[in-house]
This record gives sequence, C-alpha cells and structure tokens, in this order.
Amino acid sequence: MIASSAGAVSLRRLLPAASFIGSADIGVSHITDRSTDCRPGSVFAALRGRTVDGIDYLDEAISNGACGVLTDRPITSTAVPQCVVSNSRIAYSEVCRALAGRPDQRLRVAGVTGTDGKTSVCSMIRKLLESCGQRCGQLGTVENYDGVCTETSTLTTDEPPKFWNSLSRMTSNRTTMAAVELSSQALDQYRVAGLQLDLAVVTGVTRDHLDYHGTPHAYAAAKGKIFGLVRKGGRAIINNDDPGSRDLFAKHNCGIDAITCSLDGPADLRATDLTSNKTGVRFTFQMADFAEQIQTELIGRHNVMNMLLAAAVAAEFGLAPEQIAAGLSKIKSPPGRLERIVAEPINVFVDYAHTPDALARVVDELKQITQGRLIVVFGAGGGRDADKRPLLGQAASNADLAIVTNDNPRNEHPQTIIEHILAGITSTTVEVRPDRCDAIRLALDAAVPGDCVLIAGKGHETYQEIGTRQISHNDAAFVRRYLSARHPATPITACA
Ligand SMILES: CC(=O)N[C@H]1[C@@H](OP(=O)(O)OP(=O)(O)OC[C@H]2O[C@@H](n3ccc(=O)[nH]c3=O)[C@H](O)[C@@H]2O)O[C@H](CO)[C@@H](O)[C@@H]1O[C@H](C)C(=O)N[C@@H](C)C(=O)N[C@H](CCC(=O)O)C(=O)O
Ligand SMILES: Nc1ncnc2c1ncn2[C@@H]1O[C@H](COP(=O)(O)OP(=O)(O)OP(=O)(O)O)[C@@H](O)[C@H]1O
Ligand SMILES: N[C@H](CCC[C@H](N)C(=O)O)C(=O)O
Repeated sequence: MIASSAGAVSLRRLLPAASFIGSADIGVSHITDRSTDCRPGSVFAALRGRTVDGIDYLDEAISNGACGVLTDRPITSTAVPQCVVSNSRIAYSEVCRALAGRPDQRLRVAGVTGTDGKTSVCSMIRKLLESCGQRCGQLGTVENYDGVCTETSTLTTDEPPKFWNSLSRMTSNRTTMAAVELSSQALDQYRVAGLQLDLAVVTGVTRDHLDYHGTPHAYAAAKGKIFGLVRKGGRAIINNDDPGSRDLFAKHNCGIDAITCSLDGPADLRATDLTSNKTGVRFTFQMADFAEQIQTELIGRHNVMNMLLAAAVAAEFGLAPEQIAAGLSKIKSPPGRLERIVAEPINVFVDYAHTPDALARVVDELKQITQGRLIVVFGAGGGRDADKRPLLGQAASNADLAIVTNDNPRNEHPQTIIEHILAGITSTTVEVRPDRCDAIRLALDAAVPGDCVLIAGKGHETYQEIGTRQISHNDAAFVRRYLSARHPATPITACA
C-alpha cells in the first residue's frame, strides 16, 4: 500500500487517457492492490492475476473502506467511482510513483537485469560509489538499503508501493544514486512502470523461470523491457561476452547506445591478462586510455565481468578511472556469492548458483583452482522451473563428487525433485542426502586437505522451505558450527 504525504493525486491529470465512471475524477491519497489492505478512503487497484482476478475482491475492498477502483475494464456491479485504463498494472505503478513524489527524478538510477549476477553487480556498484564517499541506495534480493538503513528483502524487485517508497526514502536521506535489481517477473508485470533509468545493465541472459514465462523467447522479451525504461540520454551497459545479452540488446534496444564490457575481445571496458588461483583473480582493468592491474579476492571470471559492469556504472556516475580501480581491488563478495567460509586445510564456498549456467560456471572455476577434488552439494527449488533440474545435474557432473540434497522443496515431494536432478547427472560419483545438513556433513567429512567443497543454491538464505513451513537454515552458519564442533583443536582458517 502507499499513502501520499504530499496530498491527493488526481487520476484524471495523471492518466489522461483513462475514462471515468461514476465520477469526473478520483483523488488518490492511498492505493493498494490488496483488498485486505484497503482502509477508509483507499483506491483499490484491481489487477488481473495468474490465480485470481482482483475484481473478484472488490466487495471486500469496499467493505474495508475503498472509495474508488482502478480497473482495466468497466465493472457493472459496483457503485464506487471507477478509473478505467488500458493496463491497470502500468497505471498502478504510475500512481504509486506519483504518490511517492517521483523520486527517480532526483536520483541517478542504474537498473540491473540478467539471469544471474544482479545482486552481485548492484552490490559492487554501491561499494565502488561508497569507496569514494558517495551514498548509493540498493534494492534487490538480499536487502533494501535506502542510503542509511537496510532491511531484509522478500522479493528481488518489490511490488509498486514498496518499490516506490524505497526510492522515496533514498531521496529523503539525500541519497543521490541507486542500483536496483529488475527481475524478469517484475518487468513482465510492470512493477516499476514509469521508472526512468539512467543506465540499464544486462549481466547475461541464459535460462530460468520458464515455469513463469513459458518460453525462452517470452523470458527474453520480459528482460528486454528494461531498455524501454531508459530516459533520454541514458545508456545500456552490456556483457559483450554473453550471446544472450548481445541478442537482447540487438532486438530490444529502443534506440539507446550501449557501453560494452568484455574479458575476451574489444569493448569499452576490458579485463585482460587474467590469472586465477585459490586466493583470487589478477587482471588488467582497461577503460579508454587507462589501464591498471587489479588483484581481487573474488573468485571467477563471472565476478570479473560483474566488476566491469559495475565499473561502467561508476564511471557514468562520475567516478574517475583511478578511483574505480582503487575501489575494485577492495570489493568483497556479497553474502552467499562464492563466499569463502573456510580457506585451510580445505576450501569451503557457499554460493547462490541456482541456474544451470551459474552452477556450470562456478564448478568450472573452482575445478581450475582446486588441487584435490571438488565436492558439490546442491538441489533445486520446488514449485519452480522443473525443466532446469536435469540441467543442474548436468552442470554438477564436472565435479568429482556430487551430493544431491533439498533446496526449498516447498510443496513438492523432495524425492521427485532429486530424481529430476539425477536424470541429468552424466559422469560423476553421486550421493543423495535429502536432509541438507546431512549432505553438508557428508561433504565436509569426505574432504581432505587440498579439496574444495562448494555448497550451492541457497547463498544468503536463512531458511529451508518444506511444505508451507520455513525451517531455520543457513549454509555458512552450519559449516562454521559443524567444523568447530568436529575439530575444536584443528587449525581451520575460517574467513570473516
Ligand atoms: C508469480 C508472480 O510473480 N506473482 C505475482 C502476481 O501474482 P498473481 O498474478 O498470481 O496475483 P493473484 O494472486 O492472482 O492476485 C491477483 C490480484 O488480486 C489481489 N487479491 C488477491 C487475493 C485477495 O484476497 N485479495 C486481493 O486483493 C492480489 O493482491 C492481486 O493484485 O502479481 C502479484 C501482484 O502484483 C504479485 O504479488 C505476485 O508476486 C508474488 C509476490 C511472488 O512471489 N512473486 C515471485 C515469484 C517473484 O516475483 N520473484 C522474483 C524473483 C526473480 C529472481 O530473482 O529470480 C522477484 O522479483 O522477486
Ligand atoms: N555475471 C554472472 N554470470 C553468470 N553467473 C553469475 C554471474 N554473477 C553471479 N553468478 C552466479 O549466480 C549466482 C547468483 O548471483 P546473484 O545473486 O548476483 O544473481 P541474481 O541475478 O541477483 O540472482 P537472483 O535473481 O536469484 O536474485 C552467484 O552465486 C554465481 O553463482
Ligand atoms: N534456493 C532458491 C533459489 C531461488 C532463486 C529465486 N530467485 C527464484 O528462483 O525465484 C530456490 O530455488 O528456492
């Protein structure tokens, strides 16, 4: 829900193409799409859902006090004033934006989309800007940060009321820049319609969420909507090494220019001479005439690409190349993104890879820097894209031992999900331990000095969703607890 502090918004003025029934105009000072959140004076945004139609809840909204409705078709069965628009989701976001005082007009905003890497890139943008004393808000999967306070988030991209309120809080805090994650579902549902981006960043487009989008084409079309949000003079920032990103830009660019980033070929920002070992990556950062060697403790080529994308945003937001290079070498991994939990005598990483592409990449990267065996613990979420499960199995096949376990089975039978994953495993030793703690214990007990354990899929998550219950669980915390209880006297170098 969103309430205006600045007085009522006239829907006739805000939405000139709308038609009105029962009144010449509707003044809005509070709007919500949830019938249960309506209160005296609210306007109810009746949205067509995937499971139900908001219009069916209009009576409940009215009994809670709603005195107007925003709808995409005239409703004959009601006496409350109606504002009829062609797309009620777009109009809903635009009303929330107006009620929040159009905060994007007072911010420089980078929107980040892509199958993987959104949180990583947003966090890097914020860290680079903060390293130069700038205040940058960040909205995404792990947290919503308004420049002063942070709160745990529940969605990657919030629904309109919360999204616009978060941007508004940033402007109240004199935060002048923001990095916001834009999920394919949010773009498809116009959750941020009206947002004016300075920069649209694409990390990579592979596959996910086909349960929602149906086809790769529809998935890409949803992601491609990001370019339509870019304001005049704004630009795209593209991972030029990724065919999916190049294709997305080619098909949906809306006439804007792109800044390109590459580890492999010519581009506006480049990383060359990469060398990786178990302590991190060294590379030469190049931007126009500037070149400097960077040593980072982050692992993986994908993280070097994430750094380039974040560097491109920082440069557009005014940082000098020298400042960016200094900031890049200090960046640490966000929680649960190839986060090193233990460094010696075995390496243990917790990572949020939950797509086939991400898991394949991370397995490949860790394989290259591991002297001994790579042991991977992973599963797949219930109620989400079932077709990606065998592909996750295939992606883990390059490890020396794969331990298949639960990762939020939700309302599905855990064994069914595990069977789907096992169908894709081609060439490695496999164990199955549905209980995630059992699976992690098995991996840690099997590892000998020189081995690497990768615990993938849950990253920062602090729960396991089984049925409708959420059971407290955090991979990193469990590893620390188990190792210190198992070997109280063994010198384990735990990372902060
Ligand atoms: C699958 C999905 O994205 N669903 C979103 C969609 O729900 P829906 O179309 O099923 O809506 P619905 O439940 O049928 O209800 C239709 C309308 O009736 C209203 N209603 C319904 C019942 C009632 O009692 N009263 C009432 O008013 C609802 O508020 C809604 O406006 O539209 C709703 C209203 O905008 C969203 O709340 C809902 O997102 C829910 C919260 C969700 O969990 N989404 C997830 C899957 C999501 O978006 N995840 C991405 C993650 C991407 C990533 O990082 O990988 C994200 O951005 O977080
Ligand atoms: N640029 C990238 N390309 C491919 N994989 C990546 C990239 N960056 C990160 N990853 C992998 O994806 C995982 C998730 O990273 P991150 O949280 O940044 O992505 P995300 O897009 O925000 O994910 P989600 O949409 O689920 O919130 C990482 O833990 C890593 O395994
Ligand atoms: N551990 C997770 C990853 C979820 C990632 C999320 N962004 C999504 O797919 O909605 C799961 O599958 O439950």
